[in-house]
Amino acid sequence: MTISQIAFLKGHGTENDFVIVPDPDNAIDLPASLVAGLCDRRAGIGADGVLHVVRSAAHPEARALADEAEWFMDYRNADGSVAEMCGNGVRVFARYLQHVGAVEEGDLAVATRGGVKKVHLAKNGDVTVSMGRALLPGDGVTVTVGGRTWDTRNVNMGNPHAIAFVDDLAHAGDLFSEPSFAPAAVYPDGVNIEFVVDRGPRHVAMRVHERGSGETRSCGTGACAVAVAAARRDAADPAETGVPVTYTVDLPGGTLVITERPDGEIEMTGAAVIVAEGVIDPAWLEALRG
Ligand SMILES: N[C@@H](CCC[C@H](N)C(=O)O)C(=O)O
Repeated sequence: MTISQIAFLKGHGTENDFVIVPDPDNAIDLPASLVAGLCDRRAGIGADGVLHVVRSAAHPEARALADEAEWFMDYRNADGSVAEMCGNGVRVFARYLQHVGAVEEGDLAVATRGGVKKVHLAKNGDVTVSMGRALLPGDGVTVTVGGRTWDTRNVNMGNPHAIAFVDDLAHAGDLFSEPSFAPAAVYPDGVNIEFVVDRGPRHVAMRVHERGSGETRSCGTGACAVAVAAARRDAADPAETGVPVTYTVDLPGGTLVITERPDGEIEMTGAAVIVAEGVIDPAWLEALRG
């Protein structure tokens, strides 16, 4: 494909925003430098990440899933790094497929590096994704910001999260840079760090510093990890009681509702919006490719 043909869309899920690059045949080379250029908020289009939309059958990482899910979400962080999963991304990905008429309201499956995710596009505009189970792989790290240090809970939603329950979200500071954590060896590939306060019964608020993207206004996998961490802290485990547990999670960019079912499946619901579409200027793209 010639570079002059590269189209994009812009979308967000609770203000976790993405440049969407439709590429059904996996014909576009997307090196990290190009992803970072697209996500640059001053010199590029600006986003927390890129959703590269590829047919599963056309992508080496998803070919084996092609019978289960026609489309593969090749997700990249704003710095160009590859991540296993993006919860808001998969909801926006589904909204994009609906926007272009590839799917209709109702249920669909999307292949991701974290496996096939079932998504439901509701009539009211909400998008629900079944995120799979959370893993709680042992002790977390300590996280330090501005002279305060917290123990964290380690929750894996396909990607890693370190969750600190704090007294005040302002204690997370400006989050311009990654909070320090120790021991670093717990997360050799980096970690997403969430700061959480209580808002009421089964209702929390959070801020997040995302691996590869910095502070974002929402993180879907982060909200799921936080809901599970809060439930265990609150001695609520649906596997033991047989009763689903739902947490409302407020983020700077909106609210996500997270339900953990007795079989461990976690469902996340929230808005997902397409806001613009266009064509990337070929000269700018060529300069970026070097
Ligand atoms: N914003 C995403 C998470 C994106 C991946 C993350 N930064 C990582 O590197 O693990 C979400 O909504 O889940």
